[in-house]
Amino acid sequence: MSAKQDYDCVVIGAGVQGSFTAYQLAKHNKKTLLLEQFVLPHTRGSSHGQTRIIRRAYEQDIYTQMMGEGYQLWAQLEKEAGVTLYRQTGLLVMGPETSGDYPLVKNTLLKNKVPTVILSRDNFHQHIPNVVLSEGHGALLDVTGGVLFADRALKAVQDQFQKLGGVIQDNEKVTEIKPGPVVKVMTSGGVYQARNVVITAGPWTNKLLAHTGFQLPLETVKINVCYWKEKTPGTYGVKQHFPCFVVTGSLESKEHIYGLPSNEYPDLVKICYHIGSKTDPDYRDLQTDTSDIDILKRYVSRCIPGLVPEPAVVESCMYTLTPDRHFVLDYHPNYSNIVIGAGFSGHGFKFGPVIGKLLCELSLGEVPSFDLSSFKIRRFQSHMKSAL
Ligand SMILES: Cc1cc2nc3c(=O)[nH]c(=O)nc-3n(C[C@H](O)[C@H](O)[C@H](O)COP(=O)(O)OP(=O)(O)OC[C@H]3O[C@@H](n4cnc5c(N)ncnc54)[C@H](O)[C@@H]3O)c2cc1C
Ligand SMILES: O=C(O)[C@@H]1CCCCN1
Repeated sequence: MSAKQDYDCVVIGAGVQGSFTAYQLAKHNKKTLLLEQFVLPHTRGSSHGQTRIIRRAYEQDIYTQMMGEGYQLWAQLEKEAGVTLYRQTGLLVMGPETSGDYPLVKNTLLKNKVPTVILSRDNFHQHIPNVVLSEGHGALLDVTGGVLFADRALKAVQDQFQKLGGVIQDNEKVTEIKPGPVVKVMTSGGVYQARNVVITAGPWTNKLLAHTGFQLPLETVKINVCYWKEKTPGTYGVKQHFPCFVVTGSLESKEHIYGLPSNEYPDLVKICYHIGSKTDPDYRDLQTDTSDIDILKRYVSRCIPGLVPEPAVVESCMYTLTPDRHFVLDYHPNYSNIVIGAGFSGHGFKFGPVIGKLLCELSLGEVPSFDLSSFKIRRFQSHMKSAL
């Protein structure tokens, strides 16, 4: 085992959140190490794949407001790295007009003055041909919604981090954490010491936290990422201005479906179900439940008639869910020099630059730029148990 190496901060996990956190720390002239268990780039966590949705359409103000800054920070990275990371397509939100999430999203968008177009049942077809709006559903467009080029974004932020002098060690799994005023981090390849540690380990968060005698109420689920073939190529393409879309659920209809225009694979539209089946991140391929695909097949044949209602490609990804689906952005309850960013619950990618900034602020002991009360660990008081 190599000799100990000292850093101001060690960030564990080079997904979108760890990569942006490391980048922010390096920007603040902190000597930073970013550790990743797999060889980069990899497809075994939650941040891989070519695309993610970016939007301001949320039920809660805090997310809509955070994304106000999010868009600026994405644009800044595009400029610094000289790459395109965002494509505006608009985000179509459809859902039961008077119940569930749809009216909440509509209210948040209007209250925060986000450019929004409310579509009536009469003009829906003019704007969105080849989609059937379900009975009783409302529809609106979050105009600045669109696509983030995820793999490209991860590479861009990691490259910028290294340009700032940051060190990435991939293929190096953290095997132990010894908390203290100086934290010791043991890996498959070495031993490191740092005054501050940030844990951004996605679905593996609790496996890492176990070394610190603490567990969060997180659940990891596998999502089948399905791509559906256009009957006529281009019908739902970015070039035809087909938007990203989400179908919000209600108590009666548990649809929770979302999609992105055909782009990454020729003539294939990505449409997924937002609810997955429980899995262990080290054995996710053994989770073979496909009941979500059956729900999607029924939805596609009913509402997106220009697609073949059988997926042509199925990939996989994981969500790390908290009980309330809000993030965890907080200090470790027992060690104030360990910061945790976890539980992004299937909607964290777009926030990457903001999360990186916030976790960096926490790690530096600064007042965070946003009110983080919704993201504190103490809200789980009744769920938490000690790992010791
Ligand atoms: C199918 C799907 C669709 C999604 N769609 C959207 C969307 O449209 N818009 C959106 O905003 N978000 C979306 N998300 C959510 C978003 O992608 C995630 O919230 C985000 O990627 C989480 O990033 P992370 O850095 O927390 O986790 P990860 O990407 O999993 O990163 C954690 C990293 O830590 C590493 N690690 C773990 N343990 C160790 C260890 N012991 N030693 C070293 N390294 C370790 C892992 O290997 C991994 O690379 C989607 C997610 C999925 C799965
Ligand atoms: O974060 C998002 O924007 C999407 C919405 C639909 C479910 C997956 N995540």
